[in-house]
Amino acid sequence: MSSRSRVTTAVTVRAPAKINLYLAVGAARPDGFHPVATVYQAIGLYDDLTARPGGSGTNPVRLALHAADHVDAGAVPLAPGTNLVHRAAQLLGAHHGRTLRADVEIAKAVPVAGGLAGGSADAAAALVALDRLHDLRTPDEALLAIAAELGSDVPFSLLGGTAAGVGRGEQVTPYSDPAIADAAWWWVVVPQALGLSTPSVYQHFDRMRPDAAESVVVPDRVIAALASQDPVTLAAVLHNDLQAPALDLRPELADVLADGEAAGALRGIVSGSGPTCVFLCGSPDEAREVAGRLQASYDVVLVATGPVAGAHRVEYV
Ligand SMILES: C[C@@](CO)(OP(=O)(O)O)[C@H](O)COP(=O)(O)OP(=O)(O)OC[C@H]1O[C@@H](n2ccc(N)nc2=O)[C@H](O)[C@@H]1O
Ligand SMILES: Nc1ncnc2c1ncn2[C@@H]1O[C@H](COP(=O)(O)OP(=O)(O)O)[C@@H](O)[C@H]1O
Repeated sequence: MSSRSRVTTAVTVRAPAKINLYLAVGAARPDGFHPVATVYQAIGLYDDLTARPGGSGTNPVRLALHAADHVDAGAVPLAPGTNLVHRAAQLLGAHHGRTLRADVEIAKAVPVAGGLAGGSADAAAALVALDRLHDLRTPDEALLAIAAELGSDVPFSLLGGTAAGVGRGEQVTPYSDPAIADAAWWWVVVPQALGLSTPSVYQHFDRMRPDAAESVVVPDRVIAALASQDPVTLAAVLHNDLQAPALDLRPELADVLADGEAAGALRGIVSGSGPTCVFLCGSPDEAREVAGRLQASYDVVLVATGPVAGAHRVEYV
């Protein structure tokens, strides 16, 4: 009997965008980060990252980008060492005491600097893809620790689903209640052509909220609303402390939120540090109707369900 060994030639990993259904922000810590208490949800809008054997001596991880029409490709740094994917490869390699080489292609559908954690999705996807390409078998706890070093949102990008985030957002706990884990919500997503910088929105929060609390929590009523599986109940508790500073920096976002609600959404909210606006709808049909109405005024209107899985390998047969 002949034995056939399979050589790994390409690993594709899909990683989702996130939204924050609830985001409470406290006063800046001595390290400059803000304590947060958030409910993350991964939604069905993805970047796909494919890693192949490659890389060069001076650029161990060579990047190529294929951007969807609605993505500002010029805003994604690709030069050696500049992308979160480079940093993910460095940290994962350092954990294993070696340099990881690869040619990496990012197929990007998550808008850049949109408050949707697209860079974090790519970093999480890179950790999973490079681990598999090089057969490193890194334990989940080590991957989560490396993810936390890469950015506050990166551990959640690995995890996906619906999860609580505390600390600076890097301490994530999935909601184990099946009523929360198995719920399906429908979102209309309206990205903006020009992104917003996360640090500048947090700095503006500091100016607007000198009274911010030292510690913050996710209230029980938010968790109860998630478990209710009722979109009207969830709509009433959606909240984002970064929305006021984002609207102050981008006043036109108030019109976007009003337009979405006038188009029939239950509630609109800015995602994370913005400027993307997301709208909770009552059903898949209602989401499609709201999106159809908004398409008359906005260039890019997407429909996505949540929760979906975190960074995971896509198998082709
Ligand atoms: C606002 C949120 C909400 O989920 O998401 P985005 O809107 O960026 O997607 C996150 O807190 C963003 O997380 P992420 O984008 O990973 O931030 P990091 O790379 O860790 O930090 C970038 C910068 O944001 C600020 N920052 C971030 C997280 C935090 N808890 N407090 C902060 O003050 C700091 O100025 C930091 O230098
Ligand atoms: N793979 C990547 N994709 C997108 N942006 C990246 C990536 N790597 C580094 N960046 C930088 O991170 C910034 C924030 O990107 P992103 O994660 O899309 O936004 P947000 O923090 O609002 O969710 C970008 O403006 C860009 O300069």
